[in-house]
Amino acid sequence: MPAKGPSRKSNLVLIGMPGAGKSTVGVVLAKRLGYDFLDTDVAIQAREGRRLQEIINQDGLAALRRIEEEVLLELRVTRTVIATGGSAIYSVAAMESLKRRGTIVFLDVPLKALLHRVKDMDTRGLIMDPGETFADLYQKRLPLYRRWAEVVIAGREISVEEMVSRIAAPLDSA
Ligand SMILES: Nc1ncnc2c1ncn2[C@@H]1O[C@H](COP(=O)(O)OP(=O)(O)OP(=O)(O)O)[C@@H](O)[C@H]1O
Ligand SMILES: O=C(O)C1=C[C@@H](O)[C@@H](O)[C@H](O)C1
Ligand SMILES: [Mg+2]
Repeated sequence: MPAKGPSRKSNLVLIGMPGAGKSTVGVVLAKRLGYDFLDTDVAIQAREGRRLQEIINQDGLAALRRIEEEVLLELRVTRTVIATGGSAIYSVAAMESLKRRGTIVFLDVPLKALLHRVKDMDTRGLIMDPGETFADLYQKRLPLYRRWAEVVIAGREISVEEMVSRIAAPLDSA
């Protein structure tokens, strides 16, 4: 976990499947740590002036992946909790840049819990191939999240507050 005070790795970068809690846990974590908060999905929508699903519907999956990679590569924040999109791990360049600038924290939530949480798959802006199920996405991505994770928070049935505490605890003693 990063040392206290601004440093090249003074950010916390949350990765994980859609529904893992990156946005929800991220904003609470930022407040708990006195950090700024950035949700890259929101940044993409603000930059493009349209929702993620509209980008996919109008320009396709590759367009959203390209835009997401550009947004992630442009980040120059410090002391910020960065909630990435579930598809961030598809860009090696973006993940290498994020890893230079922050500690990568994987919110490892089991598929069953994710399925209970994600009820808007058709409008959430998921980067899924035609015919791909959410379970297929989970199996495909799990090795990628694990590859980039520097910290893994197992999130079976723990609350937002407990996830925040488990991420923040090592920082308190740093
Ligand atoms: N620890 C938790 N326990 C129960 N529900 C949770 C928990 N964390 C998040 N949720 C709920 O799960 C849903 C998805 O959370 P959130 O939007 O933060 O996911 P995400 O990882 O940001 O997804 P995406 O990659 O699609 O942006 C929300 O309804 C949120 O309230
Ligand atoms: O996991 C995904 O493929 C995504 C989930 C969306 O919520 C966004 O985070 C993004 O558009 C892609
Ligand atoms: Mg999110």
